[in-house]
Amino acid sequence: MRVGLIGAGTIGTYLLDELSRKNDQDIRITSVFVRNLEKYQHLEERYGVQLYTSVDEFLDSSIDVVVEAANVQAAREVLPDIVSEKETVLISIGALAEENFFNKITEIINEKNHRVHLPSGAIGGLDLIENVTEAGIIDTLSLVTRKPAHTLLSEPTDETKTVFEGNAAEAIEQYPKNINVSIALALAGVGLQQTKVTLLADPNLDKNIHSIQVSGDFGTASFEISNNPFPSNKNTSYLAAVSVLGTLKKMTKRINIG
Ligand SMILES: NC(=O)C1=CN([C@@H]2O[C@H](COP(=O)(O)OP(=O)(O)OC[C@H]3O[C@@H](n4cnc5c(N)ncnc54)[C@H](OP(=O)(O)O)[C@@H]3O)[C@@H](O)[C@H]2O)C=CC1
Ligand SMILES: O=C([O-])CC(=O)C(=O)O
Repeated sequence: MRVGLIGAGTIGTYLLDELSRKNDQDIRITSVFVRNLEKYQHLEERYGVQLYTSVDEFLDSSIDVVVEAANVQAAREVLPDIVSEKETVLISIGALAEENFFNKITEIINEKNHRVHLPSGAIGGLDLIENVTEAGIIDTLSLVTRKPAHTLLSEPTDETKTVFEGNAAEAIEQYPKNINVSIALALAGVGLQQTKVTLLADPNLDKNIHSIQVSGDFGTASFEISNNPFPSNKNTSYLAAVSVLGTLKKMTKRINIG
């Protein structure tokens, strides 16, 4: 499987490192779309990839799958063109928060018979949530996310502050870099308006902790994922990058779990 990567930051570099280190014959990153050629020139030699600044040329570069690892805004800009040509893995899931945009993407992939894969990102348990939603037996779904205060606040604080309380649609609008997980949850579950989100800035924390509560006729479930952030980017959990690799691996397997 030949992969085209959009964005070569924390997650993108993890994928480049992992896939080249393991010399994975099933999955190879061959093309990288960037907005600044000079900044990323070194990737060509280090990983044997070709860089592109034109979306059309990137899509023409004999890749099978595109992995988006840039940000919500970039994803909103390029996604219609990408999904109309390729199978796509999207980690900036917040790009799908806006209903009209979601419908537009759905229309394109239905027409083209393409798929969009949303990795579980910095959380887990989405299989359970999707199953009980499909079965019509989910009642409530909520997420409480705690992050190190300095990743959310510009001023230092001595005490934990609630920086956001509301639904998933409002959360991603206000914190597009921090709460993509809420949109993954909402899309798997009761939708963006009904998914309750609380975001806490904790000065004594060095992890990104996501606590999920779900209830319905099946019973209740709680998940707490205590994530180590990347040393180079405290906003992003290590697990988020691992989940993109996991999604790519699943695409090459014939036995799928969950
Ligand atoms: N679902 C989840 O659980 C999670 C989702 N995420 C999502 O993943 C994204 C990537 O995370 P991470 O790797 O840590 O972020 P980084 O900030 O480390 O890297 C982002 C990369 O995207 C590039 N980029 C930004 N805009 C564009 C553009 N318009 N065109 C091409 N490249 C662009 C940046 O390039 P440049 O150097 O030019 O700025 C940079 O290389 C996050 O922004 C977030 O949306 C992150 C964590 C968890
Ligand atoms: O990495 C994390 O813990 C979550 C995150 O940033 C996001 O959901 O956007």
